[in-house]
Amino acid sequence: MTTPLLSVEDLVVEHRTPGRPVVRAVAGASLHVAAGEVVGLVGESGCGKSTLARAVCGLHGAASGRIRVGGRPVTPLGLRRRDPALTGVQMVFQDPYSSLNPRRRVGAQIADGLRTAGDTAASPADLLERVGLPRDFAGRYPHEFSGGQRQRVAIARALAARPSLLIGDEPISALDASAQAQVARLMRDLAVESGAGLLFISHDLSVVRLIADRIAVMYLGKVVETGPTAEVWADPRHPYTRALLAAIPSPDGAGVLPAELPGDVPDPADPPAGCRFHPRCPLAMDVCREKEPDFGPVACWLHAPEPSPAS
Ligand SMILES: Nc1ncnc2c1ncn2[C@@H]1O[C@H](COP(=O)(O)OP(=O)(O)OP(=O)(O)O)[C@@H](O)[C@H]1O
Repeated sequence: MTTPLLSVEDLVVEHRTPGRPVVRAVAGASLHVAAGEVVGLVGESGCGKSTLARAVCGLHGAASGRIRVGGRPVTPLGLRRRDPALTGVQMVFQDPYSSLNPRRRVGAQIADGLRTAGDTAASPADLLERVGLPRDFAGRYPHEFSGGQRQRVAIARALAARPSLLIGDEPISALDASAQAQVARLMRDLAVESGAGLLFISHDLSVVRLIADRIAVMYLGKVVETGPTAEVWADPRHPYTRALLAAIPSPDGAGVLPAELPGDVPDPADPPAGCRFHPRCPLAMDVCREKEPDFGPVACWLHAPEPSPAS
């Protein structure tokens, strides 16, 4: 296998607040993204997707584990220290209004990205054109755009820095339904066209299905199933993946399957023993209550790999 563009191995990331229990938001997660590949990271709210993304960007330090971008280790808060592994990582956030400076024309903000990449050939207007906006919008301020247009501007700014890895952290969840699929497709097309990898975080599985080559399903700090998108859709194996897919609303508003996921994601400061999903799992066995399934690509005792003859 060639070296992946992004490699996350056994990553642990904790939130520490004085006087409160440690929140282990990412609890031994592993994930890979190849150059030119789109990986959709899905899971319910509170599963640790944003915390993982922030650690990959160097915005949050890891308690243990490894993050490598282009083979180079990412160091905590490396962004500020101009970590060479991070200069090629750009993130697009949920709310473009808070990530863009309201007092500067968008052209000037895109020009910052071009300067970061040392790109003297392209202009902000070129970037706006690439994201489907008129060239003369460079002179406008963020409040003069609709939500979908503003997210296109944020994508243009991210692309200007010529990232090798683009991360979208719920980049479509604040947009109108009509803009969601368009913006998701745009991110996919631009990332693939430029040879960058895209880690696309969303709780909208139907959009992830449209754009992702592979999906990674996260539950309470761990990646519990990974696989090519079409295969996971055709044959979801982890009971959590099955429940997530079953909960996707059909066009008439009803769930595709009647199965509902009982209860909520447990508190990551006090996770259940054994398999983290067992209290909500309809198929839980004794082993699931006792031992954590620490293997892939499906971290479930129903799908444990065969022991090798030597072991
Ligand atoms: N700064 C923080 N301090 C304490 N706990 C935090 C902090 N940020 C996140 N958490 C907790 O860490 C866990 C994971 O949160 P995170 O935002 O990474 O999940 P998520 O899957 O991205 O969810 P969402 O889609 O709602 O953003 C949650 O239990 C959350 O409450």
